[in-house]
Amino acid sequence: ALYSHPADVPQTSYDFIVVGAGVGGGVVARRLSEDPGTRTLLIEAGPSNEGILPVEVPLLCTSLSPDTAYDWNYTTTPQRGLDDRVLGYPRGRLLGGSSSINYLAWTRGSRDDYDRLARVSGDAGWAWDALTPFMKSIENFAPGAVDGHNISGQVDRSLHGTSGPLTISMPMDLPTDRFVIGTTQQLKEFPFVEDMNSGNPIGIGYGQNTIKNGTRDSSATAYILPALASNLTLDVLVNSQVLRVLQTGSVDGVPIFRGVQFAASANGTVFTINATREVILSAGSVATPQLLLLSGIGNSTRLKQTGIRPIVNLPDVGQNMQDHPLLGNIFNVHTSNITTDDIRRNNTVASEELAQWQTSRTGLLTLPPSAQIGWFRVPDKSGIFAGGDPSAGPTSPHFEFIVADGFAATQQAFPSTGRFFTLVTVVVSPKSRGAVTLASSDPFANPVVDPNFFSAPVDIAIMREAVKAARRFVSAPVWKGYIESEFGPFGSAHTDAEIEDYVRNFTITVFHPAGTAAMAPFNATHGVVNPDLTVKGTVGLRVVDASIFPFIPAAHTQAPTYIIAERAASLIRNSTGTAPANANATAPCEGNTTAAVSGASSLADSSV
Ligand SMILES: Cc1cc2nc3c(=O)[nH]c(=O)nc-3n(C[C@H](O)[C@H](O)[C@H](O)COP(=O)(O)OP(=O)(O)OC[C@H]3O[C@@H](n4cnc5c(N)ncnc54)[C@H](O)[C@@H]3O)c2cc1C
Repeated sequence: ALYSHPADVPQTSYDFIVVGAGVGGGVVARRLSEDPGTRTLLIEAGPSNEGILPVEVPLLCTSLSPDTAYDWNYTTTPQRGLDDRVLGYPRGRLLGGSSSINYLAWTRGSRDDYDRLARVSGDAGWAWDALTPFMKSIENFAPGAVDGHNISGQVDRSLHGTSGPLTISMPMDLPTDRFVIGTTQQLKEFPFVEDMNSGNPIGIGYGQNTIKNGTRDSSATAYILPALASNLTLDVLVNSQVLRVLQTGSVDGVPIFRGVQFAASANGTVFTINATREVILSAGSVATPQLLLLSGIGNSTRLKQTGIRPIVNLPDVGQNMQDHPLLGNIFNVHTSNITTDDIRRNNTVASEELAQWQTSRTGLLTLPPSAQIGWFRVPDKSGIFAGGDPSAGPTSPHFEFIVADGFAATQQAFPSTGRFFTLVTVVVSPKSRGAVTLASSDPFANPVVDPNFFSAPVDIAIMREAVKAARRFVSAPVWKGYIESEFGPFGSAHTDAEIEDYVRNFTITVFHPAGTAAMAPFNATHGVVNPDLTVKGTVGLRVVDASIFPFIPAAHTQAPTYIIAERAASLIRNSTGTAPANANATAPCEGNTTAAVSGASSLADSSV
């Protein structure tokens, strides 16, 4: 059942306690609950996702953060690489986690991203081919687009699953589609990619999105709520923040962490509950390292300085933070078509669109923020990779284009007149590394979040090349008569120095923190989790969320997190003997030993 106060939880212990009902936690809790006889408790700090209109309406996603009731409302430290600006740093705080507030793009990443994960972790089970069954087990690929247009040639449906919990669909046609696709026919530099989820995303093509019948699909709507409706082994507790995990004993001197402390608020009663098998941390890339540190797992010296008794010395907890920097390059356009600008500006248009969405789940509000996405590499001959190429390999892009039919830049005021087109550029294989650290031992105090954008010079060089590529993209003849001019500061940035200045002044985050509890081989002294996602130096504790990636995938991070979570669930079910012989299980399972891969290397030497 779904409970909304800690005192209502009906049992004093569960087999599994999962902390955080986002992507990682939603998937794992659902899959574990498919085993009859296994009791799982999923604890979420935020409220239920149900009945919140902007959570349901795809295009309203941009109103869900920053600074709302469904956001943790973190901010970053002043970012030196961004001229000391402080950024809002949204993370979902409700059932479904960030998948309930995100921008819905479904991108798996490249073959090389996963093959590198297998290489650096020493576990061949993380390679692209080995993960393909898990990728498909997630997806219920919709047979048609939201507006019913013919999607043949826009996606390769044979690459996708059609009976998983999460619906993936193609968006409605837009007038700008013909310019984007026309460019791929006119400029060789920007090839068309039929399906960016094939393992080789290089090129530009139609976006795929977590939208079901014109409505957001998330780990809450696809995994958690259906599990609650259909089986008796899952309990979900919302409005309850986990404060720390607790040591409950030790085996051969190794501490066991099977206790969980939680409360409804900073002044509320503190409750404790134990797992008989495992505690699984899925609080996301900011809160998971925060919880590990609060629990005495981290850099012992720094923990003592913060007033926390160290239990496991794991210096990499919270380190190795990676994110994708994003920049909205805006163009003034000449069009009589309604764009998303009209919905933002004109209440009549907005009301009409909302009425259409409410009656038929159609219209512009079914759109994700982006219709097409492009993934590109900076040529080797550019000379920017003298210090090493940070990408995972030739199928991994260095930068991304996000095509937005309207004004898509939060760092500039939205003009009261005019229509716009935005070609967002994103560095997707960054070399910069930041950190999440504790500000205090108070679990209700936000941690210190420092993505450290552009601390590696190659990242700003990639963004500079991406901005130049954006200009070349709209120079294709097909755009003539549509693009009128470059808008605002973008239009004045021409020399390399001017572009760099513009980049530092206007770049923000694309909301993809990863890597703060990074996976490393079983015998490695670096890293935070083992290849089976157990926390090093502990018993009974795992991490399943975006923090486990040693390298951020060159992709929007929800699909990669769903993918690792599906395999994690399989590893957990096997390691505890609860799977796989039951009729309810719809996910693939594998043996309980992780497969070794030769030549496993450290984080430092595996980037090239
Ligand atoms: C605004 C925004 C837009 C995005 N757009 C996209 C996109 O278009 N496509 C894409 O692929 N990705 C996108 N992402 C990223 C994607 O949503 C995340 O990568 C993904 O959700 C990560 O999953 P996770 O399990 O690591 O964490 P989350 O999904 O963030 O889940 C963590 C959960 O843990 C809960 N929690 C945290 N601390 C505690 C605690 N102490 N006690 C109890 N519960 C706790 C949180 O409330 C949350 O529910 C976006 C993210 C944001 C914020």
